Amino acid sequence: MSAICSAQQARDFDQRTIKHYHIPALVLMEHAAIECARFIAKKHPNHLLIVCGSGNNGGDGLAMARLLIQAHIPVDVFLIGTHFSDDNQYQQAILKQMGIPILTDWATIKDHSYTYIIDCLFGNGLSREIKDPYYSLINEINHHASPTIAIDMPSGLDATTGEILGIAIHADITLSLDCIKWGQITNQGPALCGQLHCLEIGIIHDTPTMERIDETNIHLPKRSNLAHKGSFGKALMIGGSKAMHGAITMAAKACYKSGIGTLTLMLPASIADILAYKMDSAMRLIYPQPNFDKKSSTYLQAHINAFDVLSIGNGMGQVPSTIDMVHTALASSKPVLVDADGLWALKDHPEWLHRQAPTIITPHVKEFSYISSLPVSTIAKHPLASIQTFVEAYPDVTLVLKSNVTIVAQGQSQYVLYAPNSALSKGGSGDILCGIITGLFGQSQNALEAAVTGVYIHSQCAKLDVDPACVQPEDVIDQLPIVFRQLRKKG
Ligand SMILES: NC(=O)C1=CN([C@@H]2O[C@H](COP(=O)(O)OP(=O)(O)OC[C@H]3O[C@@H](n4cnc5c(N)ncnc54)[C@H](O)[C@@H]3O)[C@@H](O)[C@H]2O)[C@@H](O)CC1
Ligand SMILES: [K+]
Repeated sequence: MSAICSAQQARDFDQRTIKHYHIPALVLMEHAAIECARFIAKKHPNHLLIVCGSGNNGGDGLAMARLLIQAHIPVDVFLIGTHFSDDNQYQQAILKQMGIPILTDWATIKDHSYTYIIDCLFGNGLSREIKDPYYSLINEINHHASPTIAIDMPSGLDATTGEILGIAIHADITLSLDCIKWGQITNQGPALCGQLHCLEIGIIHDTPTMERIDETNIHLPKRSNLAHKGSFGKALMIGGSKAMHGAITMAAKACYKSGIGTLTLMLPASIADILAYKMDSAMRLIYPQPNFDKKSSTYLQAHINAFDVLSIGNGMGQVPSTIDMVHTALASSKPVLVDADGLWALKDHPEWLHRQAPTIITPHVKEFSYISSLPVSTIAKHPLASIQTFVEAYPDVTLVLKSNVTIVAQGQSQYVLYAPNSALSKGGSGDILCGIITGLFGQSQNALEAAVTGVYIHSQCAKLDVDPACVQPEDVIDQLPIVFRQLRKKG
């Protein structure tokens, strides 16, 4: 499990490890250098160039050079800068004592071919726009034929925002120290980091941070063989319209395949037969009009108490009846998941989310802007700050903010799924996710667990050994039994 931190959070953990737990900074630097050197040595390099700056990122590079040279790997060490940090000077002194040359004239090395150039110019301490001579150096490294491994951050990439501060290293591999930095997985980060690896270097994490979602923090609801269908929840999924029957179908199939006990679909009459044809396993609560209309919320109210968990929104359309029905669902005492057009319905009424029963919302960025009143550009550029504003206003709501980086947040319990996959960049993916989470939610009644586990299962189901362009939503649903079995075996 990896923590995901802003630049400041990562610095705070470093400083607390040093000052409160009394682990000296040089010990952490040595630990970082050992881990990086081990990773690089496994690639059997013939000749390395380590480019070091004036701070502790440069210090890591100098220490790593020493370890690699001791392992008989040829290394050229290049150093640039003024105002060297204490630990950087310490590492320079060791190299001098060992007789290892430190090069300062780029012209003497720029035409050499290296197995890798190791970028230790700037890490988490980058604080301003890159100017010359660093600008020209980064430009030269980017145009050099040798591939690049960035230590902690590709130099020039802001560790919190993922924005390029003037110019940045285009790394083939990034070895992130201690934690994943937000800037590595947002905005320009993924394009500049290349393959991203996180190396443990002994920094102590004693306060909660965002956690990366992986197999260690998901929970499949338990399934006793002695249980009956009532033990696994009675779900009502409300959705569909004449123009959109596919969305509720995909959500329903995913829900059923995720273990729900019984599933009922509240549908307008115009699509009820289509759903019956497509799905034997779901019961139907048929609203006796071709489409939902102003009386459908009364109809929902009359039946709502028969169910343990509700989902609402898939394929309903952005029409007044959707607003009324979302209001009825959220005014009830039932756990509710709001998705798709149901989120649009909250545009003018986010206050409906203040309720006693558990609530999950699954917006993408545009839908989140409806609810949070933040512009899409602000959410995309500052997801952390946007989420923080939301969780402070709605601490009991479980938010699943869907994107190539999906965030699950309930108050200060915050998780990140970083598994970008264009196979999921398709209509229907969100409906499937809604179905999986509703299925899990109905079984466990635990909104946060259901959301974290659901987004992980969804991403695992999309890891198919086919071209991502050709993946159909049905292919993802078909993977559910396989992924559940794998996770259950491991769990
Ligand atoms: N004790 C710690 O905090 C540890 C830090 N480690 C390493 O130290 C790094 C952070 O070290 P630092 O805080 O010294 O920061 P950096 O080494 O990232 O860079 C900071 C230095 O660059 C200068 N600088 C910042 N932006 C600049 C710009 N645009 N143009 C020119 N100069 C600029 C700063 O004034 C400072 O001198 C981490 O990324 C990691 O690699 C590791 O050694 C593990 C332990
Ligand atoms: K770097």
